[in-house]
Amino acid sequence: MDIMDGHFVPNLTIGAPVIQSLRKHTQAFLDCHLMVTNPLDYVEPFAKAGASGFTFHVEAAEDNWQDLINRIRNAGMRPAVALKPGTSIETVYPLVESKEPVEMVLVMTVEPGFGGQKFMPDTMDKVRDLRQKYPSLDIEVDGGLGPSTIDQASSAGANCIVAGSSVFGAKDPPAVIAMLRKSVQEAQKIKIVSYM
Ligand SMILES: O=C(CO)[C@@H](O)[C@H](O)COP(=O)(O)O
Ligand SMILES: [Fe+2]
Repeated sequence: MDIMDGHFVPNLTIGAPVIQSLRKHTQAFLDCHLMVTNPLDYVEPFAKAGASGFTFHVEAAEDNWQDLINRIRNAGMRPAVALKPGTSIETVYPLVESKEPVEMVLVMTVEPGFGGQKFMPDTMDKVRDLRQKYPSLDIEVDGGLGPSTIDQASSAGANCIVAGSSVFGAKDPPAVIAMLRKSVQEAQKIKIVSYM
């Protein structure tokens, strides 16, 4: 679920009311990516609406990230942090290493704000760095992912894949989803074998 406030990014999408409406129709994990300037203001409304995951941007959290993580968890959601392509990976280390850490890092593979952009391969250095440092961390990638780019992301160590255009624009969306999932599973098998 892409939440954009027209301020953190130059685009405006949906908010808590849409999450609340969707929740009535599904038990699925609603993974909310908040591209907003004041993520703290969204914690309560999103928890009440039925959001499952709350991913805030490290660029928007400044030094109140610990409070934000605690509030997200106390509200019953999974806390996660996202970073833009231009933000260095070191910025999120403290959030992963904290006693009350984020449970997932979202490495943006395009500039946040719009769907349908081109995957940025340079961002894979950040995924590799995270995977090497944190073998069991959930690492999500988002932007330009599809059959032609998935292997770069999965072999770098990403295990949560966000795909918009490649799935919704496909003739056979379930086949694309299966292909993306297979790439991640295959890459994980290779990693497990190489650790043995
Ligand atoms: O958060 C964002 C963009 O800000 C992404 O979730 C994109 O919306 C994904 O769309 P595709 O790149 O897969 O079309
Ligand atoms: Fe997103």
